Amino acid sequence: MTRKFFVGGNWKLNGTLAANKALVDTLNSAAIPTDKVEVVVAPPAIYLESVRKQLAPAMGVAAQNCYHEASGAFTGELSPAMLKDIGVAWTLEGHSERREYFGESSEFVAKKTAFAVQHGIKVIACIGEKLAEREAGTTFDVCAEQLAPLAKHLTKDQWAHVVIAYEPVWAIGTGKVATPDQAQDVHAFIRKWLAEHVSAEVAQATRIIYGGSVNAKNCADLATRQDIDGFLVGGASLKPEFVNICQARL
Ligand SMILES: O=C(CO)COP(=O)(O)O
Repeated sequence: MTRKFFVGGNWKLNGTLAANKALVDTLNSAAIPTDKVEVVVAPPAIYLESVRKQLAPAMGVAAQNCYHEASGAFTGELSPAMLKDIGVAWTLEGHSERREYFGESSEFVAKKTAFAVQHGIKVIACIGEKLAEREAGTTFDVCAEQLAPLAKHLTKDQWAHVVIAYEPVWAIGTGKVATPDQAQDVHAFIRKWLAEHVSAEVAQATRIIYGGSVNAKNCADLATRQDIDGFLVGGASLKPEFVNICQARL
């Protein structure tokens, strides 16, 4: 079974109506074979609807965060039903910036992931170690700790709607991309972890994508590795070179 290559663009807290339109026009007019690569962009919440309306239907749109309640007194939050209402099929959960600046725990991330999937929204669930953790040799332990609540909250079938993004925190926005060997090692570990804690089928089918300083120059090498099924791109997703990254494995 082959896993469809997946490239996500996380726009973070960036964009204007005009800049978004220029970026979407670039994507719409680019030669991106969406039968071979799944492309999903994640604009800030306020722009989700306009980007969804402008982007070619073959490409997806993701929220950057989505809560684990359907409605009610939860100021500042979005629900899966609201995303569905405007035609948005995806959300990110557990990005390291949300873990770091907004105190999100792995348990909370897993609850939100399961709730989104239960309500028909697919999830890019993000994990990854900090520099000190890598230097202490605990990368695999940290990833396993972040994965464990996901395995607890998701049924085996629900994993079909989840993409795992491995994003080492030391590589995010630093220009210090993981080497293909470093990324492949962790991706292989994640796949083995899924085989041992979920099922062999889920391990085989789940896309594990890499994020952290991916750009048009370094993406091709990373894309050759067997357990790297795509990318989650920050800075470069705001530039025309995002198109080249989408074409990394054609
Ligand atoms: O955090 C990221 C994507 O979610 C990666 O960001 P950069 O590509 O800017 O390093």
